[in-house]
Amino acid sequence: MKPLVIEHITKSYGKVQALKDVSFEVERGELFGFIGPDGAGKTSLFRILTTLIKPDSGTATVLGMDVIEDYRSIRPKLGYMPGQFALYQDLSVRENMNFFASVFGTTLEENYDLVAPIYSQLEKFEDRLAGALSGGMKQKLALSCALIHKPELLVLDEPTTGVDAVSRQEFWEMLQRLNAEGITVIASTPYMDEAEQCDRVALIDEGKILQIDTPAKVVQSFNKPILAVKATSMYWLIKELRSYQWSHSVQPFGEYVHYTDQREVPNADELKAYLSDAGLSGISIKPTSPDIEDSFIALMQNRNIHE
Ligand SMILES: Nc1ncnc2c1ncn2[C@@H]1O[C@H](COP(=O)(O)OP(=O)(O)OP(=O)(O)O)[C@@H](O)[C@H]1O
Repeated sequence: MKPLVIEHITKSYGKVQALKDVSFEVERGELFGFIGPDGAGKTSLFRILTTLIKPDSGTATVLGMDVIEDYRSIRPKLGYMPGQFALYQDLSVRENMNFFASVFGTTLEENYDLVAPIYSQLEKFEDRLAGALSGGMKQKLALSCALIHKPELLVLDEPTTGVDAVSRQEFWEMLQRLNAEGITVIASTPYMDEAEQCDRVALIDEGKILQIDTPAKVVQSFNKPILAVKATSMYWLIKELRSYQWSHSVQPFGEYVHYTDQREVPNADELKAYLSDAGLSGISIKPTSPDIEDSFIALMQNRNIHE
């Protein structure tokens, strides 16, 4: 039995179509990532599969049970960490843990082994109010609370949003450890660089799944050569690259701009001469390999062209 089977789910709020015919499956023991920008539909989807809202159409089966018919049986088997408001800010760390444990008829002591690697880092702050914890600590407490009843499936909605880069990495390491212990994990994130932490990822935008694959295969699907271009003025560089006769895509990436050409092979010397003639200085052009963000942007652009 697959822990998650989603078939043709749609969901609208008035005129806003949050999910458009979404289908996918998650395998037992997978660490599955849902990646997409704000408003892509991640939270709506996660609320459906955690039985908090109903889809307009389509079916969702969680741990072999239907999200509408069997919601009462599903809930005790899920660990859900919502994007926001996961904790009671005016309760202490310990009180939050005790509260979530009691909701599921268990105690911290009973399942201490499972949460220990995470919760042990919080124990010295046990009496501190949750509202007074740092962003990373709050997320660790929320994860401990979501785990306290030994769920079979862990559903985490943007667990690393608002968390610094070091804590984000540490958080994913925790998820990988839990995953290695046999818990199936599905987590959403707006950060593309987190894709490589997952076994498979679904890229979602404007309520539609654009691709589902391993992070490596998503990157491989980008098959155009990329030039990383730099110049003193980023603004003029982007403007000139967009006006270049062979320009296919122009995307800022940190201090560089990723450029692809309409031709099969771009001509770096010709491009350099063009930018120089346009008055740009400090020009550097080098070939670079695509990453998942290149693939995602290309998929989004492709969809916009076809819609
Ligand atoms: N209760 C609601 N009423 C009206 N529109 C809503 C509601 N909830 C979500 N939406 C809209 O549905 C779309 C999808 O939102 P959703 O929260 O599912 O996406 P998301 O990927 O989780 O983004 P975010 O990270 O910003 O929450 C957005 O356009 C959002 O404005």
